[in-house]
Amino acid sequence: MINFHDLHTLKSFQALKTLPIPSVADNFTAIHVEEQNIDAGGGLTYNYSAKGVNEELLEALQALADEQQVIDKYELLLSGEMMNTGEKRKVLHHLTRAQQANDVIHEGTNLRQFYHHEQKRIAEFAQRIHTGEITGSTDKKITTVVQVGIGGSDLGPRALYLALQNLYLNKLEAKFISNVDPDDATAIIESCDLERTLFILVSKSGTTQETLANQNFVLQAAKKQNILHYDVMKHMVCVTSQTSPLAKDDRYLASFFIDDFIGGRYSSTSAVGGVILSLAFGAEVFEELLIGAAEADSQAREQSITENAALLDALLGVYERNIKNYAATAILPYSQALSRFPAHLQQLDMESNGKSVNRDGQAISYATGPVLFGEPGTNGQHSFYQLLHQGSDVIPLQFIGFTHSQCGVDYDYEASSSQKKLNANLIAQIAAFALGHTNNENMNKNFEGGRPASLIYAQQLTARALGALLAHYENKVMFQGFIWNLNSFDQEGVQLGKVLANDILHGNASSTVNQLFQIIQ
Ligand SMILES: O=P(O)(O)OC[C@H]1O[C@H](O)[C@H](O)[C@@H](O)[C@@H]1O
Repeated sequence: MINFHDLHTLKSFQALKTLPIPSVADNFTAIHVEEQNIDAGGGLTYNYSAKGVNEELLEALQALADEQQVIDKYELLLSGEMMNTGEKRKVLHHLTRAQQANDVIHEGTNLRQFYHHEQKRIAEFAQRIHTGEITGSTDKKITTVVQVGIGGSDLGPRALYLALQNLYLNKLEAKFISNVDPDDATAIIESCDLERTLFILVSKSGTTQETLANQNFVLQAAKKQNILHYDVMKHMVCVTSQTSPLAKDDRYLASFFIDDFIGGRYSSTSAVGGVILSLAFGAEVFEELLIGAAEADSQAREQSITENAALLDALLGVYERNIKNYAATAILPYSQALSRFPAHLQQLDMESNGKSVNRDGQAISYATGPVLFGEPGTNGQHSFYQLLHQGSDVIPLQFIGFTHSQCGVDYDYEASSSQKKLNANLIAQIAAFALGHTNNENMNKNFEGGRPASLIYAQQLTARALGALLAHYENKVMFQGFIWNLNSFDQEGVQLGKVLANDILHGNASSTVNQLFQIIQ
């Protein structure tokens, strides 16, 4: 029997509130750092030595995970139970990367096989583009691919492409159009040789205004170029759900499908990320990413919180949010390749857990998802770290780092290489945040310390490690949703603005709203 309870009703949560709060500096100085390592799958390790924890707290967090039946809920989700209560849907993104998992049958269709089948079709299609069997409409080989989509149909795939483009041979260069700002589409289209470009129109719903406007933008801009024998629809493939209006459009060169059980922000391992990544790097690189994600998913099934990185990360996040009242958290990858990863996690986390009602739609009285932001190190250090070190709010920090760079090119300067400097900075920051530095004479130079940080690290940012990193965060967000008793899989909060924008465009807005619109006309 699985129960769904609001956080404040749990005995284990009440017990957690009465515990003395352990010091970050005490944990950091008392332990052997490696004792607080957890295997996170895909060659990743999660280290929590710069978090304020002790044995007593870990026991209390374990009790919370057990009482809230977090792992049982994950198993329920994997089995195909309807966990998206708002939209009455299953939640099946794990199935896109778990070919050994149980079958989930929906209305006679084996969905595991369906996702696998689409993946195979994508691999075949990518191969035919790479070999030149499929060319553009003027018989030229395709060299560039442009994804047109927004939100989950852009952020994850874009972050993953940027993360891997240094390491793997780019079979095709990839670009992205997302914003409805005409300057976005114009700049990308003008940078492409249209005869050698393939567009991927990605919209799960097939109804997103920005994406349909951008598709039209591409069609119009291509027409304007007046290229002899050029047919833009022979340069366009579609990724959508089978029930969307786009699914019925047979003008596309090819169509690949997902379904309503894959949420946009969880869709990077489905056809939404699969088409562009397989075209850019080859299907085998995308497969490596899926393997890494599947490894992290299976680590996340461990009941013990000291063997389950995503679960401990989630619990520490809840502790920092609900007991220590920290309202934000920063994602700090010490890897330029992860430059757009914080932007992807912003959608993943804030769209999933930015909620004020529980999974049954009843108001809740406790804090939920934090504000997320981040930039790659060391750029962030020369920007917003001042506030992180000495600001009036404590912001828990999530560091990500790698032993080796991706390109392998490096030079010594003042007796150390750039990679070594990068990682020395990473570790220096963790220590500075944890330990602080006392200066009683000049209080502007005083660092209080006690600012908690975690570190996820691996040898190198490979496709496998990246897949595990992606899945780690997906699972962390899912676990936090379970602990807060939220539905982390719908996003009604984005609807109101869409409706109002349509009202404005159709002249149906109120007088004040219209006056405001006129200011910018
Ligand atoms: O893929 P689409 O259906 O076009 O949706 C694109 C995006 O738009 C919506 O407004 C949601 O906020 C996102 O969760 C979604 O990823």
